[in-house]
Amino acid sequence: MRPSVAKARGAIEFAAVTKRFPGGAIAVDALDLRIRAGSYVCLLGPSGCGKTTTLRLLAGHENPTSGDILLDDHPIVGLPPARRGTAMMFQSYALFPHLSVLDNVAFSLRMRGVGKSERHAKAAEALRLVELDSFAARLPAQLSGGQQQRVALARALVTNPATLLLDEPLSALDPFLRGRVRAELKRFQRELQISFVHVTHSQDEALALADLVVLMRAGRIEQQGTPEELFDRPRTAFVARFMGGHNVFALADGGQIAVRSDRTQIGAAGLPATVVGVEYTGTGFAVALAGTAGEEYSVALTEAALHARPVEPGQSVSLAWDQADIRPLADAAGPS
Ligand SMILES: Nc1ncnc2c1ncn2[C@@H]1O[C@H](COP(=O)(O)OP(=O)(O)OP(=O)(O)O)[C@@H](O)[C@H]1O
Repeated sequence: MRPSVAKARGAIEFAAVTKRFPGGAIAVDALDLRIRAGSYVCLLGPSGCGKTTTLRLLAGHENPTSGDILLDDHPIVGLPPARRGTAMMFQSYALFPHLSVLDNVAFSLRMRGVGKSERHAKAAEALRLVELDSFAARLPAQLSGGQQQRVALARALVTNPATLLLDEPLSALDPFLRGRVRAELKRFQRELQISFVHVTHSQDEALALADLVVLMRAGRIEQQGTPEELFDRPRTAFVARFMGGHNVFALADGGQIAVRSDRTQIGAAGLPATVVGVEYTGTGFAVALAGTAGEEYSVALTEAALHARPVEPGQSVSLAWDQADIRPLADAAGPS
């Protein structure tokens, strides 16, 4: 454990990595990806797009069919999981119920043949890092959900990995706890200066946590970039729809554009649409609309805007946007 190291660790490179499963399924298709040391990466995408396989290739739980994977410039393909410099954070319910918190955290060191006093000292240090040192003697069942999650994190960090791998680590938590653990993960990643590779299907989670968002589709990278780039400058209809908060409009020339829902205006002239619903979102209203061919659109309005120009279901309106808010899209035939 080196919480105060000056140099960031965990630079990752996937070079033309393909994973083909027996039976022919290509889970990861010629993946090229560079991750800077000390960055928080979220692998995002719909079910079956290859996120978990990418993580398992990094962990050493799968081997690529072809291609290379480097961690801090060292090739790691073929190395056993324990010798790669990676660690996987499992869900808190994977803690051993009959072992104390300290022994749970020390477990992977025991598996590596580390002596008792050394592994207890390292486990105690990992527990200090997650601020649970005073809970070392408790059993997991005697902790709150958030504390159990921190034990799971300490258990992964005890081997001093250069890269922490997380597969949907927040999915079992209630929304309140999810927000808190999310903030803690980000804080630990910053303090440790190692890379975190976090698989999620939640756009919100990726936007909140990542330095680099990698949106996958059918084993390939559809778009990668900062959260702002992915959300505000989608390159394809798939990205605009998956990231949400956008309308995709078909143009007369066959092209497509995206316009953010909060920049789409309900005006006097423009694209004809019918209001199908108005929902209160707490910070404003979401107006759901249908185009003339049944296309689904949404406009986010502030409370003041809705009260100034009320709309109601069944009403015919026109949708418009400013030139500056147009994002041209590359794939005219994106999925709906
Ligand atoms: N052991 C396996 N054998 C055969 N096919 C597999 C295996 N593991 C994954 N696949 C296939 O590879 C593709 C990618 O799977 P993967 O689990 O990586 O997707 P994912 O993006 O993590 O999906 P999810 O969000 O549902 O977990 C899928 O089509 C899946 O069916």
